[in-house]
Amino acid sequence: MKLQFTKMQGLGNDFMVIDGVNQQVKLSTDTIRQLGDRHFGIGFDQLLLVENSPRADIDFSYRIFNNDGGEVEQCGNGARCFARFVHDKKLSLKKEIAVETARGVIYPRLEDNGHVSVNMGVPQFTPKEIPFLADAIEEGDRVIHSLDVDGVSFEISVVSMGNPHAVQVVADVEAAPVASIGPKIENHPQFPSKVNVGFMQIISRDEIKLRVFERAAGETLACGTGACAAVVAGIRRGLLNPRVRVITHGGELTIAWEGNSQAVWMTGPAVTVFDGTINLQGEEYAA
Ligand SMILES: N[C@@H](CCC[C@H](N)C(=O)O)C(=O)O
Repeated sequence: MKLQFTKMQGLGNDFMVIDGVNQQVKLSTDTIRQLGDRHFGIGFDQLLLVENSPRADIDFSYRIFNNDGGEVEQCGNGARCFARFVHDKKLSLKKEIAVETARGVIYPRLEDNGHVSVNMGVPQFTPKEIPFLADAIEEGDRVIHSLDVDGVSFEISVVSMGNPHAVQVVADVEAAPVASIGPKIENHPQFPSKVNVGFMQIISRDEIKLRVFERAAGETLACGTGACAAVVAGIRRGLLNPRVRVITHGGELTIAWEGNSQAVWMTGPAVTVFDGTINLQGEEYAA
């Protein structure tokens, strides 16, 4: 059976986007892993599934799978591509939509310059929300936690943007131990659901450089929720202004946060690469 999909990217963070409104889609973990393989499949960091929402006040449901097949709660660069996809495929004529994820509702909006802005919701900091197993003396929504990795102490901030993030400030992002320490923090026992790991270099109060070792996907060219988490962490540490330019290996994003219970806003590009059709066997099908 044939499954139609669209390959998209936001700052080089790339996605296989599937219309689950007009196709009946059922994909196993193994199939997603095979499709995500860059040599034997289509290749992507995340697979995004667009579905109808059962709620009358919500336009769509948004499901996200890392390229290891695991379903996750949130994806920021994907949210911009999601909005571009539903507009270009005429699934919605609205410029602003309400989209339900596994951890709350986000509101993407198409801008006149082709960029997409997304209200990403209110960040959470309590260890239970992340989830993060903080030491007894570190209870509460502290701004900085000490994390022991192989006997070395790392000063991290923990932020939930729906999905979990640990953010470390580094002097030089290009020299940061992304490949070596990233997976150790990702799999650290104090993060029972694992974690996305951001390495942030402060350029000025209005600009940062960021690399993210994504949970399950490894280092990507950019991570939207990672950018939100890093800016929020930097603002809480008193290092950044409320509106920040985030420079990644894949391009630039603008992140804005006014603090406390305000939502985080993310603005950046969302690009269609190509449309495709793939034949699937067995119980994985599109009808
Ligand atoms: N690339 C994403 C985040 C995707 C999910 C993440 N790897 C996780 O496991 O939480 C983004 O742009 O936010």
